[in-house]
Amino acid sequence: MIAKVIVDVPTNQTDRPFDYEIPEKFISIIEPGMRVIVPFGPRKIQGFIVSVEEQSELKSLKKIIDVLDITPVLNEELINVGFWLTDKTLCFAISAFQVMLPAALKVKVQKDIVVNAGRENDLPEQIANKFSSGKSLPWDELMNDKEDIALIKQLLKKDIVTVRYNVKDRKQEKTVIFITPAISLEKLREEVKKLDRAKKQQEILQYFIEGGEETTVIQLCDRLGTTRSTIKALVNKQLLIEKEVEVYRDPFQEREFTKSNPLPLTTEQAKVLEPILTSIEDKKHETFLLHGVTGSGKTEVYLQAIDKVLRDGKEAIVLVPEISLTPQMVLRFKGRFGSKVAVFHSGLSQGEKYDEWRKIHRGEVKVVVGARSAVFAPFTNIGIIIIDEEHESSYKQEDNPRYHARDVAIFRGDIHQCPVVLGSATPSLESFARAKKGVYHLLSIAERVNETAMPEVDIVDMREELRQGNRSMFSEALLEKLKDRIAKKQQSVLFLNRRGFSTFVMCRECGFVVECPHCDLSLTYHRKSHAMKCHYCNFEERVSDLCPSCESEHIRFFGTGTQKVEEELAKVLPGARVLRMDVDTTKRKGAHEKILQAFGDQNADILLGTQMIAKGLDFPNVTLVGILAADTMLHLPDFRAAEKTFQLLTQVSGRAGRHKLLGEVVIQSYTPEHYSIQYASKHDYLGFYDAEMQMRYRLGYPPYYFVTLITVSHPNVVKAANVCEKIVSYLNNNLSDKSILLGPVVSPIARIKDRYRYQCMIKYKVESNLVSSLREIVKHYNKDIHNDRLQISIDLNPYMLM
Ligand SMILES: Nc1ncnc2c1ncn2[C@@H]1O[C@H](COP(=O)(O)OP(=O)(O)OP(=O)(O)O)[C@@H](O)[C@H]1O
Ligand SMILES: [Zn+2]
Ligand SMILES: [Zn+2]
Repeated sequence: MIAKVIVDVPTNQTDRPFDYEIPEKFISIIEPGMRVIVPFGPRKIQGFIVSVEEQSELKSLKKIIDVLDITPVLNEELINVGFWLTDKTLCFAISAFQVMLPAALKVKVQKDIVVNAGRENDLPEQIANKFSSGKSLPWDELMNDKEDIALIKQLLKKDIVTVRYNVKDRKQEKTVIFITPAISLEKLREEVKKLDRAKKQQEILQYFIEGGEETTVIQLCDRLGTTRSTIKALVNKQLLIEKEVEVYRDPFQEREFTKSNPLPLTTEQAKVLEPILTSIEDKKHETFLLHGVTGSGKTEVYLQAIDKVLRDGKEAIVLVPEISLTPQMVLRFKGRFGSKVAVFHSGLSQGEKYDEWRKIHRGEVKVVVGARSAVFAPFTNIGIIIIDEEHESSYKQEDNPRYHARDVAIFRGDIHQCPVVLGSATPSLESFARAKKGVYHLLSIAERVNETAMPEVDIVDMREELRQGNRSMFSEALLEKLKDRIAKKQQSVLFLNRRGFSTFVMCRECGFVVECPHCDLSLTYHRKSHAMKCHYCNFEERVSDLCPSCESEHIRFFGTGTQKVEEELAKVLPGARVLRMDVDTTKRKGAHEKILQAFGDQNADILLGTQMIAKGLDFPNVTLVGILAADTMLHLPDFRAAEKTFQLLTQVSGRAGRHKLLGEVVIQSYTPEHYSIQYASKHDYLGFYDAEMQMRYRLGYPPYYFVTLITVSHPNVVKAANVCEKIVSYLNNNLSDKSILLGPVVSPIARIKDRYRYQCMIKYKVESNLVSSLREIVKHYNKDIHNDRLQISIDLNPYMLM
């Protein structure tokens, strides 16, 4: 018997299954989807079995060294998903398999160098002492010293030392020690009598004799006021035993969830739920686009669809953007489905993630709520996949494999013949276009629950404010309304868009902007440390007092951070209670939740924050939303800039007046006439859609064209430019005339971490040669990628165009 194995060597040449012989002792246990350790060249590495077969075409095969799993970590379906991913995103199979699993399942291989038996005396003096302990030298330690490396190389050649590979599985089940009687209660009673001088020990035995249940050491100490050593003494006498029991790290364990019951649906909710239920009933795959305005009760529709799925004995996957994976959201699902729910988000530790994954793997939960990667949940009988806020760009992974969760969801939905529901108040242009063409089934909710009106929106022209002499970051109108809400004991949300806009340092005399010396990006000012930082490479520099260019003293930071807004608020609204929510205030575990809890408990008048507060928040007492700078994202070199602006403004506005009280929104802008801002202020998705579609048509962008972005980077600017140019000419010769090639051009961010970046873009409608041509390119440059620090990244559906 042989196994075909995808090995953990992410290179072009190794990106195919390798044949290995299955040793006799493993034949009965080995299955596809298990992780194994195999020899590869001189090394031992991890691999995934993708199939088991009778024989190989090759003659002499190496043997599988070890099997890491008792049950496969990837089921057959996920193995297929993995191969499909490699096709769709041009990634290595190994990367596709690894992305589907929790990080804890990635094996770590540690290397060390050992002295061969009998050769101890042949070690040169300068290195001999390093081998003192156990005659081995950890590889990592060696890597610190170039001279040592050269020396070791010689010793390897002379057979004096060998490199040893130790495989270490990172996964770790958490265990707890339970204490329980080692002998029958009958015998315990006899033993107690013999212990007459050890009162404490007697007490413990008495506890078990009286029917006390098995318990942890800590609990036992607590309960009986005893100590570990007393318990240990009884264990040593073989009267009690320690039992290791596996437990889950459950971040929500201690929490009580108030059970929620299905709400009677509004007419519109019922209308959209029905076709979804039919699809579940008929076991037929269909993709729905649920377009429902903010506050229209989409979540309740999801919950009731899932309810049906669970009653059918099936499983549900719910994806929400990381940023809105708030406790509020989790509560809604845990509240309805209790312990049947597993939760996946980036705040969990590696161990916690592994535990949540195991609950799914073992079939102990039926629903998973999570960010992007939850789309790979190892369920076997999926009844529905839901993607909330489907327009969010965080569903696209910006790293290999560059997959979009929406594509994976639809692929899996087809395999399981179940519905996929894409929900949003502001669907992506691509999805809405597909729905209009009938590829997706469009479902719409036009009214909010309770028919509360959409909030009224006031656009303030900040240029005009400046002309009137108002130099503050708050317009007259916004300030008045904030005061009004405080007086009425209602709450406000202030939103500061930080994406594509930061607090850079500029000289007011000559316009010099301080940039990172490695990345050609403006540095971001950090108030606390009075330093400037690069957000790409972490370069840090103190703010200088004089302009490095003209020596003027008028160099200072521009732009606004939430901290600055907070300080300003304290000046103009003394006494207002402000909660700030941004990356800085939410670093610590649970901080996010605490802030929202405090706001929900009315302990603050104003919630000030970044992107984090744009989505999913549902607070009845919020009647005012202020957007401080609406257009900061409009000027990015990105064809989705207008779409992103519209989505964000609509989502943030949607936080106001969601329940009984009417809401109001103030949008401050320097380009108030822009159509994305105008349509957002009117809550007019369809109007925006039409306008933006015309724009995309004119410029030849998605959804009219598909786009592929190739970025070439190298420390040498000439090399980067050359390679990019050659790629373009190769593509010119190999793609059809109908495809449009843009570039080579310098990337909008011309340099990152001392690597120069060039890019080209392919726009096409149908291009059968595309994937094979791209593979050819990677193959051609394979050597340079390995030996010459060349990087070529290919994104078949780019969301980041910088
Ligand atoms: N049928 C119903 N009856 C009464 N209240 C409802 C009903 N459906 C939903 N709600 C409530 O309406 C509020 C808004 O619903 P929900 O948050 O699901 O809206 P949404 O469509 O997801 O909005 P957004 O896109 O802004 O997140 C919630 O407080 C929810 O509990
Ligand atoms: Zn940098
Ligand atoms: Zn200057």
